[in-house]
Amino acid sequence: MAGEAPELSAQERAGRAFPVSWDQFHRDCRALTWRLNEVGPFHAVIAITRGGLVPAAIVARELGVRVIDTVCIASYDHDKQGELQVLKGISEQAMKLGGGTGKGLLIVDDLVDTGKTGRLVREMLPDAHFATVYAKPKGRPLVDTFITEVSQDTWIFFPWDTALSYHPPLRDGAA
Ligand SMILES: O=P(O)(O)OC[C@H]1O[C@H](OP(=O)(O)OP(=O)(O)O)[C@H](O)[C@@H]1O
Ligand SMILES: O=c1[nH]c(=O)c2nc[nH]c2[nH]1
Ligand SMILES: [Mg+2]
Repeated sequence: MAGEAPELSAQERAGRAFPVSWDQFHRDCRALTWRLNEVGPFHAVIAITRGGLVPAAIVARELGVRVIDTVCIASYDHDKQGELQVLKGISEQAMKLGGGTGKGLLIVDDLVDTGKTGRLVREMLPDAHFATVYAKPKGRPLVDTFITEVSQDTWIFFPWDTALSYHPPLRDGAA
């Protein structure tokens, strides 16, 4: 309707930007693995797709875990969160490895923000260990192990979602 302010996306509401390079992400995943190594061993890694796939690959490689499963959840359409949809659940085989409750399983995601995604997966695997690379305050209580906390009003830009581009000089009004 005319005159109505357009709804702001989560990214626009965030205000602050936290861009992460591939190098930085790899280092942060390795740091996460150092911590997880003290908690394991784990029978399998469960990646929350799609964002959890990259950290899950790095963490599984470092921990020597070769059984990797996915739980496929869609919520953000680019940067607006809608209803959570489970597109694919955890496999029967992985469920069995976790004794039905997730014991000895490691859930990996790139971040927790509101915590909605993490909460849903925790309900599926209440005894699993939940690790993310980054955490915002609202989602933080859900995570067992993470590396870096950023403020709730920060939007994290991951390397697989971004590309190098020209940035105008500060004197020309660049932020
Ligand atoms: O704590 P929450 O507020 O639930 O947000 C965190 C989730 O949001 C992002 O996934 P997204 O739904 O954007 O899908 P993607 O992993 O396929 O990019 C991110 O990878 C987490 O899974
Ligand atoms: O790329 C992303 N950055 C974020 O900060 C975020 N929060 C939820 N979903 C997100 N995706
Ligand atoms: Mg995700």
